[in-house]
Amino acid sequence: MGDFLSIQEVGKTFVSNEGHTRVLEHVNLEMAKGEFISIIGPSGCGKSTLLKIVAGLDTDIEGRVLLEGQLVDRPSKTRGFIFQEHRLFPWLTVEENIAADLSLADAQVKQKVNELIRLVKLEGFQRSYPKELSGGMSQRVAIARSLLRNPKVLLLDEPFGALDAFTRTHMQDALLDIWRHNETTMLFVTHDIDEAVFLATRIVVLEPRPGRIKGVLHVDLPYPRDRLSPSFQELRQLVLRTLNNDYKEEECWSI
Ligand SMILES: Nc1ncnc2c1ncn2[C@@H]1O[C@H](COP(=O)(O)OP(=O)(O)OP(=O)(O)O)[C@@H](O)[C@H]1O
Repeated sequence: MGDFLSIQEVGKTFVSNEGHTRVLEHVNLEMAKGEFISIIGPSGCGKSTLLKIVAGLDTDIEGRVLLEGQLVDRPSKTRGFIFQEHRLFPWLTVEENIAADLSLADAQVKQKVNELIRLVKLEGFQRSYPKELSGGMSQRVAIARSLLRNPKVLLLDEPFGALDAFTRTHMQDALLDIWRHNETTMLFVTHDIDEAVFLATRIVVLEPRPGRIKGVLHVDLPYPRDRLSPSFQELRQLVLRTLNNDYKEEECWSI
């Protein structure tokens, strides 16, 4: 795989009054530009910790992360981060939230904001406030805000976890549209096996205590994917068996 994003021998131990918690160990992953990788694993296996390390939000680690050969040692706009909750400013409108620290008086910013509003299908809601939006709409504003900064990679930490099942599938379609249109590299944390198989080109399965990569599955299904197709169900089963330790080595591409 390409060396666009390179996670090399990453390890993490949290130290507190209660002692040491070994959260990640020997995590290695190479990601190609334009890939869509889902990270899946049981609660507490270190998915969010790994994403924060890639974001540069946690640099007290073993190993290193490189983005296009540059060491990740601080947060940067080149790495957009989408949280489970949208974190919009309640006192700003949709377009002001997307622009955030950039001025809408700048014609270029305004034009780009308008394009993104079309991309995330929020035409007509430019002047609405977050309290007037649904959860899915708010997450689309958060995604547009990240995309305005032209990130090289978008890091998504269970972004649809708080949404109802219907909105969630709708948002998965919307995210794939954005991915195809913008060709942004996506690293997407989820608990949901269906979501991972529906979205990703590769699925990284993490095992807990400490978090290590148990297997990497290539998802060779064409888009748009049919959740009811036998090949989709087969992959779903393989992810489930990998999570449950009930798989044959040759079924996974372990790294
Ligand atoms: N700042 C911190 N200080 C101490 N321990 C932490 C800290 N952040 C996370 N941990 C611990 O690290 C482990 C991994 O947490 P993390 O949030 O990365 O897991 P996760 O796989 O994303 O879990 P979930 O799926 O439930 O969100 C947990 O045991 C958690 O308690």
